[in-house]
Amino acid sequence: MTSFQMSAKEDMVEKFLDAAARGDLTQVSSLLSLVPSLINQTGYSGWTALMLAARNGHLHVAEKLVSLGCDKSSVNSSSQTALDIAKFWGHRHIAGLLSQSEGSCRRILPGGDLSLQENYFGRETLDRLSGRRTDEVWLETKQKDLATVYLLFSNLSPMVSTPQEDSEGGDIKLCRFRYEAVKDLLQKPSTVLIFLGMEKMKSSSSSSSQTEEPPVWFAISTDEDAAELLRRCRENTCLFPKTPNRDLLKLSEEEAGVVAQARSVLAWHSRYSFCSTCGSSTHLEEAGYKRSCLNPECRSQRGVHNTCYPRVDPVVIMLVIHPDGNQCLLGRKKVFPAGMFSCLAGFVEPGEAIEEAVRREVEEESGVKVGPVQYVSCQPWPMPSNLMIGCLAVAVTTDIKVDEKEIEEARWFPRQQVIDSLFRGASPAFFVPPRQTIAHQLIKHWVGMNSNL
Ligand SMILES: NC(=O)C1=CN([C@@H]2O[C@H](COP(=O)(O)OP(=O)(O)OC[C@H]3O[C@@H](n4cnc5c(N)ncnc54)[C@H](O)[C@@H]3O)[C@@H](O)[C@H]2O)C=CC1
Ligand SMILES: [Mg+2]
Ligand SMILES: [Mg+2]
Ligand SMILES: [Mg+2]
Ligand SMILES: [Zn+2]
Repeated sequence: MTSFQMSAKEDMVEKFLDAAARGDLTQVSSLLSLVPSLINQTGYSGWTALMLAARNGHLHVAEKLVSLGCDKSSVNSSSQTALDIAKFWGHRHIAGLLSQSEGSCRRILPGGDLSLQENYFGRETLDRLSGRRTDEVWLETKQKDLATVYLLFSNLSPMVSTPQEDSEGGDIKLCRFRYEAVKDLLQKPSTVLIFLGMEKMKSSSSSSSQTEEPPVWFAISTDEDAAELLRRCRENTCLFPKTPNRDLLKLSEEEAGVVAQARSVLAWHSRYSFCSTCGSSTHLEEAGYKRSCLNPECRSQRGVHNTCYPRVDPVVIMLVIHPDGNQCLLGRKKVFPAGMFSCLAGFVEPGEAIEEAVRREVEEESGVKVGPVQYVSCQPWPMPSNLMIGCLAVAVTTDIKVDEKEIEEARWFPRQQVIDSLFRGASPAFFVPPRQTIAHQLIKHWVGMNSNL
């Protein structure tokens, strides 16, 4: 593009975003019919037309953009989606439009906020097809299918390609292999192979192309030397991330969902090599979703035993709201980076309800007593296999006494300080975990819930 063409394009984007911000539906529509690609363009601080319409309450513009298929999930430089912005500024009609709730569902579950909050690691890109896990003939055919995608894991980290040094952005991508490139690994007895599922059909694809089944995905975990494995990749920008709980947050939402599934199942295989009932060796079944004991006398062979299936550990994570409604309780562990505060969290114990786990963990960790508890959303957290159950809770006492074994400091933070910190206002007093964590999303949920409503 010449510099003249570039500046003409920039002018057009600016005009389009300005029209959306002013609520000028006629201009928004005519510019879009001229240049459809304007729809997801961003301007200052990563704001899209939809975000600007949501900021200023222009429902008709927002409706037009949504009807033309704009990206509702993109985030600005403060990690806000258009829905966050609509909620924050109190434009309920736009928040309703963007929260995707079906009218008929509203009638069945009246009063509930049905906006589906999707958290990082939670996107289901693949259809798990659990019914196929016992169909060995089908699985074997799929393993050899030329379109099948294989992900390679070493030490519970997936092989990823990192961005070229001269490119912008810090995203990493999964390295995808075909059958030919991994078939030697499939022969090795130590290899663990997990069937992940089939790519979901795109609703937009034409009916003629739907005769062919979409590709299926497998994950391979191998004990082959990591450096050897990297040689299989043509690009020289590939690696196995060393600090998964930081590095895996750089994947796209789609790939993060697949990694959450694969990593948790592989972590279970790597930690549960022997039967926990009798100590005998076990073998892998059901395309990686079951481990059965090899001892025919073992009790786990009779009936269904949960020890044979991958585990999920429920964890409650809660934003505790002060009885005055205008402060929230955040704490920090010694291992957190300096200045970071987050929601309190803790493992649910056997025989414990979610609400009780929230009350117990908050009291143990901060000394604060909690009354009402409300579920908000959840997040699979594959380190190794937590299910984070996100709640809001209202405190009934306010004195803080931390459990020094776990928490270094806990404090009540006023709403304005939290807003400054979330949206990177001038010199924030503290900072919160990144947007990929449910802790961040819970804090944002509270701030957005009643700020300007
Ligand atoms: N995605 C997110 O936003 C966040 C995720 N987390 C995750 O939640 C988890 C739990 O939070 P904590 O405050 O550490 O829990 P916690 O307050 O229950 O304390 C952890 C201790 O609980 C015990 N424990 C009980 N059941 C356990 C189990 N199934 N696995 C491991 N330890 C168990 C261990 O002694 C452990 O040291 C952590 O693994 C952390 O990675 C925590 C905060 C934010
Ligand atoms: Mg805790
Ligand atoms: Mg605890
Ligand atoms: Mg605990
Ligand atoms: Zn056994």
